Amino acid sequence: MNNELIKVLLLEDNQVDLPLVHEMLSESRREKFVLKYVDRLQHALDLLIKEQFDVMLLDLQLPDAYGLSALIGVQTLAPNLPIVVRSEVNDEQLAIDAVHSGAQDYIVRGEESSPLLIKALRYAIERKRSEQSLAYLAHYDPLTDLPNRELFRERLNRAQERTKRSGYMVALMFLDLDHFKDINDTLGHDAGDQLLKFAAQRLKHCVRTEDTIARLGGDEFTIILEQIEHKKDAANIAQKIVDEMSQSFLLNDKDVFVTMSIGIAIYKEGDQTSEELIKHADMALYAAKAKGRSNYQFFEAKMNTLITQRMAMIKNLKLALERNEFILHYQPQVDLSINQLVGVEALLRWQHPEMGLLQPNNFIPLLEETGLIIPVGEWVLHTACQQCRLWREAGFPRVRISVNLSAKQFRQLQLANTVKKTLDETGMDPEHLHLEVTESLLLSNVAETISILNELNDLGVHISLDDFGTGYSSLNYLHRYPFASLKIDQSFVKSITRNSKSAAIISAIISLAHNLGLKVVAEGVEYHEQLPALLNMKCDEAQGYIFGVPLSSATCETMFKNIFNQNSKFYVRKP
Ligand SMILES: Nc1nc2c(ncn2[C@@H]2O[C@@H]3COP(=O)(O)O[C@H]4[C@@H](O)[C@H](n5cnc6c(=O)[nH]c(N)nc65)O[C@@H]4COP(=O)(O)O[C@H]3[C@H]2O)c(=O)[nH]1
Repeated sequence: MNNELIKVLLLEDNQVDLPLVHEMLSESRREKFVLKYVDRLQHALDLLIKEQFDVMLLDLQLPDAYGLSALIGVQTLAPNLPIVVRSEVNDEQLAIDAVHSGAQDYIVRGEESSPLLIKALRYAIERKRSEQSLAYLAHYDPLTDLPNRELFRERLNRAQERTKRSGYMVALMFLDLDHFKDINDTLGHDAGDQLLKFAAQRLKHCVRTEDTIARLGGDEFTIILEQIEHKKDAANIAQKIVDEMSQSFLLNDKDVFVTMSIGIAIYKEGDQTSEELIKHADMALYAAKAKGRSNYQFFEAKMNTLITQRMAMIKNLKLALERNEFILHYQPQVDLSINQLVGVEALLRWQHPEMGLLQPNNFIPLLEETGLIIPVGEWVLHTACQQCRLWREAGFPRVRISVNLSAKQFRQLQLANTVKKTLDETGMDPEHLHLEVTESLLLSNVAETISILNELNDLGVHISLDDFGTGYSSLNYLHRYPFASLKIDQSFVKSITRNSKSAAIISAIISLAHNLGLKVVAEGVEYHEQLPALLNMKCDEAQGYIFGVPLSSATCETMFKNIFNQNSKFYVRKP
């Protein structure tokens, strides 16, 4: 602040200019008003309302009632304005009054204090600003400038109070960006922050200025809608938000699509405490997520059961590893040119004690959320490697194994060490291990990603880019990463015979990948007609129900025996 111009409102009780004070303030923009004349004081106060001053200097030659009435006037109109009082006389009472009235500093003798006065002015401003920023931080979220949890709670209590007088209802919304974590993981935290700011702006466009939008942390927002007459009013606003959020956001020069889920709880005078209201809105949000996201749900009493089930699911997941409830299924992968089995992909299943065999989409998101994906992922890697080695030892020479690594697993500390340790412990040849990573990894921390991939590559394992086509990456950058193959996502493969555009895209991906020295695997091949098209395009390998669904290790072994013992080619179901 040293060289910054400060705008001082100078109020004096003397018509004679004090050269000292003016000299001191010559660097500053200032307004001067002589306090002796009441109409001028009024003018000064009017100006205070219109203009923003940094500080007021009350320069009193003789402290008297005028001085104090000026102080009180200024305090009333601009309670946040720092005030410095300077007087020619050493008047204890004035000092006390001034301090009680909120003046920040009191300079007793003007003549002695040119630098001191400037210092006092600056100090007063500094102190006020830091007080204000502390007050700001206590109540606002600095990233989005929205009220924080503290202020949200205050406003919610006040809104509930007001319903007593108004008879209206309050709608409390809990909002959360769907898959926000993925944006952070893939585009980086700066893009994540940017997204939160954009989202806050969009929310502001959807509600009235008197409604409160708050950010509780992460991607959790709340909205307090007051003066709600019908539930429908809240529903309309929620729909507007869902629509508004589903428009693309420009992040890192890319159009990124995110959606928002909303839970709503309605408060009618005295029917719930604020804790209950918050809990209900949160449960409704959970229900909206469970309904497939990008929608809103009102709280209903039965939601309690849903939440309880989720908690139970997490509790059970935590125990599942030690209870040996996870199992791997294996899906064949086939070399298309020779129509022979070349490997299997290990796919995780959970044998739930009550719910039976669960597919990964039912529990992998929970594993990710709770961080359990790290130990479970290690178990998958260990089990898959051990199984592959056993199969090879049993005389099934063409078996290699693919294992999925999620973004969280990929970024865990010492991933390469963990893989190395597993290879050593299981006696698995790294050549026979394929690690599948998704292309979303390529969007953030490029240097770190390349370094982790290189460490894995140096171990001798084969790295495959999974679900290609669903993310945002471009083939142009693939040469920077040590991939050995890429898997074209099943959504493209599905429409290969029905949609000429998909066929053209797949064909282009295959030839570009070949130019980069990468093998291509087509995922989700279900129909006979897809095979000639893929062969024509020189796709190297394929995986899908046409060759076999994921099978238990025992069934897989029977299949291997049939194929390898008869030295037959891989069996493809006839149409
Ligand atoms: N409609 C159709 N689907 C087919 C066909 N062929 C294979 N699929 C399914 O497609 C998924 C392929 O695995 P993914 O893309 O790696 O997608 C996997 C993978 O992202 C994740 N996942 C599975 N196991 C693991 C694991 O051990 N670790 C991690 N991190 N993720 C896993 O869960 C996803 C889903 O796994 P699954 O439910 O087993 O679903 C498997 C498989 O059953 C087909 O012809 N048609």
